[in-house]
Amino acid sequence: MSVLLKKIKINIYSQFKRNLSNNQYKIRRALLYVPGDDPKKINKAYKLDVDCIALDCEDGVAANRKEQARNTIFEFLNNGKPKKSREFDWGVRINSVKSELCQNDLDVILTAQNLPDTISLPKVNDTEELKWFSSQLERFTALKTKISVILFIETAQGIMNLKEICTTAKKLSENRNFEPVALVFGGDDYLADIGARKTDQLTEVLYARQKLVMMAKAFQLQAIDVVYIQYKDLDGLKQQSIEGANMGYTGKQVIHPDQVPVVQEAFLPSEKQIKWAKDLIEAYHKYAASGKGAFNFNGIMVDSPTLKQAENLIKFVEVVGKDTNQ
Ligand SMILES: CC(=O)SCCNC(=O)CCNC(=O)[C@H](O)C(C)(C)COP(=O)(O)OP(=O)(O)OC[C@H]1O[C@@H](n2cnc3c(N)ncnc32)[C@H](O)[C@@H]1OP(=O)(O)O
Ligand SMILES: O=CC(=O)O
Ligand SMILES: [Mg+2]
Repeated sequence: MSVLLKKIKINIYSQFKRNLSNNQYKIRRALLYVPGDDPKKINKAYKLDVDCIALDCEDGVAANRKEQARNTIFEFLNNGKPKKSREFDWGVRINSVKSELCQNDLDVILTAQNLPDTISLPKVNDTEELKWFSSQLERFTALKTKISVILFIETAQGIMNLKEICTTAKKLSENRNFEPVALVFGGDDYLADIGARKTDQLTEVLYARQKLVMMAKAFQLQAIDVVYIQYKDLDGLKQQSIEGANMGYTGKQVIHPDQVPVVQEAFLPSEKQIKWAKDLIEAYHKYAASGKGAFNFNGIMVDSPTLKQAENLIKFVEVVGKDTNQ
């Protein structure tokens, strides 16, 4: 970690802690899918320096291997969360409510000796699905503390009903044993659902991609961006990751180990951006003390919204620094 980054950490740590909604906050820059029926890939994922792993029962697993995936994940859960040099999110992606596989998945996953940190619930269409899912969770007495849930929005219905879904998730979580922590934009399923044709610029999903990030922020949830399936093209991945970060996303779905460092790096602000933010915050407070709300900062007008943008950037650096020792 650079000297500059260390200084920032010390300066803003206490202020930042107060701003966190809870101490369970985890970074999820890269969310790596690992097919649940493939022990070799699971063991490989356990050795990677990755923020977030989703052992997959859903689309990464063939229809005739669902049971195999559940049972393999069950065994890995029973063996306990692997020790890594830093904290990471140990999750499972179950099948959607509509698939009719969801209940079987929960029956196996939530009766393991060790529960995952997070359940990913794909293809959430409406609040009825969420109510059904949360009532299912009530059956598992082993759920003594709230389990984190990542909601996947990847259909036209899901995008249309997004505000109600988030409102209901927050409301249900007041009395039920789960906590919504993030929204994922399932761009590939969404494309298929609306019958769009994929372009490199993703203009065909722009509205949904922006709506999801806006709604996530309105409900204090993390926003996790589309998957980049051309997994051998790391330059394209970097470009799309930076684009997502610029839109306000805090992470991205990944499918291959080579994608992990590229994505995790792309979601970190650069040293230049960190210095800009730090200098701006210092200048803002200096000018504010002398009675100026708006001022010239290296040729641009700065006032309160720019200050908030700089603070956002520093807060993000702080969380990453705390969780990854970077
Ligand atoms: C739209 C969605 O829902 S996306 C989520 C669903 N899809 C998925 O989960 C796909 C996950 N990814 C994969 O299955 C694979 O990466 C594929 C099929 C894309 C490519 O697989 P491979 O041809 O085996 O990749 P490759 O040979 O480059 O793999 C290199 C190494 O990484 C391992 N690996 C590949 N993908 C993963 C992964 N997702 N997690 C952990 N390890 C992996 C391979 O086992 C191999 O290990 P080894 O070197 O010890 O033998
Ligand atoms: O699940 C992810 C997607 O893009 O679909
Ligand atoms: Mg999907």
